[in-house]
Amino acid sequence: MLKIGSYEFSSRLLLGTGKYPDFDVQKEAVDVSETEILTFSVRRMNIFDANQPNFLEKLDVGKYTLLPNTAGAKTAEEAVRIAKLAKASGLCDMIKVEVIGCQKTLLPDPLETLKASEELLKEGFTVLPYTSDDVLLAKRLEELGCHAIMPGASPIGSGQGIVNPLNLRFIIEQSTVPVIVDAGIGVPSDAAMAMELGADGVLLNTAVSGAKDPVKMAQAMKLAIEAGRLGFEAGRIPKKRYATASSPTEGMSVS
Ligand SMILES: CC(=O)[C@@H](O)[C@H](O)COP(=O)(O)O
Repeated sequence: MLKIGSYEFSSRLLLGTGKYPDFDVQKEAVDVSETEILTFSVRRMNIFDANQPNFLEKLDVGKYTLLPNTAGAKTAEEAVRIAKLAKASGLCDMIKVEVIGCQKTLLPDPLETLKASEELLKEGFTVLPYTSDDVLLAKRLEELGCHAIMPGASPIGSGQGIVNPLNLRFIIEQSTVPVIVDAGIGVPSDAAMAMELGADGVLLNTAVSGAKDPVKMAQAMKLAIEAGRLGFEAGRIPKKRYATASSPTEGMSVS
C-alpha cells in the first residue's frame, strides 16, 4: 500500500495525462497502467468554459484520485494561486507543487518550492512537492510537513533516467514520508531501478505518452514498478568483488 496523507493506493504508478497522440490512446494507456493517481496541469484544465475541449474527457475521472499540479508557476505566489484555484474547482485537496526556476532545464526553484509548500500546508492541502534530488532540501520539505517528497530522476521530458542514484538513495533512507521519483524516466528499467532503490512510487508521463506504442509502454511501466518493488522487498544480495559458485561443492565427495 502507498499511503500519502490520508490517501491509500494499491498502485505505485502516478501517471501524467499530457502529450498523448489522442484521447483514445490516452484512455487505453491509463486503463492498462492500472494507475490510481492521475496528474495534470491546472492551467490546461478547462475550468471556466464548458464549450472548450477537456483533455480528460475520455477518462472516467471518478475512478481516480486527481493530483493537479502547478506547472507554469515561476513563483511561490503563482503556485499557491493555482493550487487554490484547483481546490475551489472541487478537483482535489492534493497538490503537486511545481515551481520551475529555469525554462531550459525545467528544474524546480528550491526556495520558491519551499515557500509554496509551507503556504499550502498552512491552507490544509496534501502537499507533494516536485524537487531536485538535493538531499537537504528534501529533508527541509519533509520537516515542513509535506506528505510526500518527489525528487526528479533527471529533467522533465528528458528520458535520461536516474542520473544520481546515490542522492535518491540518501533521500529515501532519511525520509519518513513516501518518496516518489518524478520526471526523467525513459524506459521501464529506470522505473524498476527507482523502486529497487526503495522509492515508494514513480510519477511519469513522457516515457508513456511519447512512446511509439503508449499503451504497451504503460503496461511495461506498471510491470516494471511492480517488479522493482518486489525486488526491493525481497532484498538484494550483497555485491562481491569475486565469484562465488552457484553450486557449492563443500561437504560433497567430488574433487
Ligand atoms: C506530468 C508531470 O507532472 C510532469 O511534469 C512530470 O514531472 C513527468 O515528467 P516526465 O514527463 O519526464 O515523466
